[in-house]
Amino acid sequence: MTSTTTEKTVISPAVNIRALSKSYNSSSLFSRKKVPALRNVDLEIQRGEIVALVGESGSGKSTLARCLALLETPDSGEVLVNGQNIAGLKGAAAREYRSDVQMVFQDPFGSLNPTFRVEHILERSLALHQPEIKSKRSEMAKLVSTVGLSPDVLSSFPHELSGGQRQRIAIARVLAAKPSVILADEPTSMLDVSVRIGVLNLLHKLRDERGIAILYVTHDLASARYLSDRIAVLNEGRIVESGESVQLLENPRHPYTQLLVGAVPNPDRDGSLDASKRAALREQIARWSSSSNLKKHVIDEANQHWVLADESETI
Ligand SMILES: Nc1ncnc2c1ncn2[C@@H]1O[C@H](COP(=O)(O)OP(=O)(O)OP(=O)(O)O)[C@@H](O)[C@H]1O
Repeated sequence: MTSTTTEKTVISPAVNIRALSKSYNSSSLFSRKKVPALRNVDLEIQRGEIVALVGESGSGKSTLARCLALLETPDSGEVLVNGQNIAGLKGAAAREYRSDVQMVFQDPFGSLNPTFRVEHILERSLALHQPEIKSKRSEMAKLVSTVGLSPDVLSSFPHELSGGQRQRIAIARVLAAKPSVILADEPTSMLDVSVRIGVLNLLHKLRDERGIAILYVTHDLASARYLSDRIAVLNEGRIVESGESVQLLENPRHPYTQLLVGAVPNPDRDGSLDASKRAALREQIARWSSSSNLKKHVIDEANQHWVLADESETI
């Protein structure tokens, strides 16, 4: 007799944050008040999903990433990563967790030791996270090729590389740990506009090819729209709205999200550019939009220009 019961395998989310709260002591000499940075935050990231955490400066984005990276201890709440509760992880268990959940920082200039060549930086990471690998040299070549660089960079010092190349090396170092989750805290905000899109495409590729779950921390809504599957909006430590990226940005329901979306320069809406420039931009956008290679657009908030991303760009 065959069983008619269908067995379901329940796969836990990559990241499951429940009712997370964190406050800091006030830095004022005259006050013992606690400054709440996160208030009762719930957030899930599925395996192989990219979630952007957006919000203004001081909304608590980095605190959330730092709690996930075991750099801060929450006051209350729970964080489960691939089903494991991370509270109280110590010693070997904490080291194993830190291999699996890696951070990419904002500053590619400060995150690589300037006194070592790239090969040394990657070799150390491989020795730490994958000591079983015999041929480190060929593994390093594979890592740099995965992040879109030639093996020549292995003999360079970080200061000989551009900001975009350095951020790619920082990502290669992260990959040496074979993580299942990457916490990317404003990974492109210090890079030139022209190279930002390449780094975003690289993160996208890592999700597609390796199923890595990514928390993308940013204040830039356009790049959140470009990269992420879902967006969670953080305001004063609370998630006020979350949902599928394009839908959320095109139809923001919470007044704070509406405010954020309204603050992005839009040449059609706010008259921030003169009429002839606006018409030229609209024409350009229409032309590029009809190209099959074009996926989405990215707005460079600083320069109030439309920067259009071509999917065929080398990543
Ligand atoms: N180490 C700390 N000590 C005291 N207060 C802190 C500390 N770290 C963060 N805060 C406070 O917690 C709140 C959230 O800060 P957090 O850095 O997480 O915000 P953010 O959204 O990442 O900001 P930004 O985009 O500027 O990095 C802010 O009020 C900040 O001043």
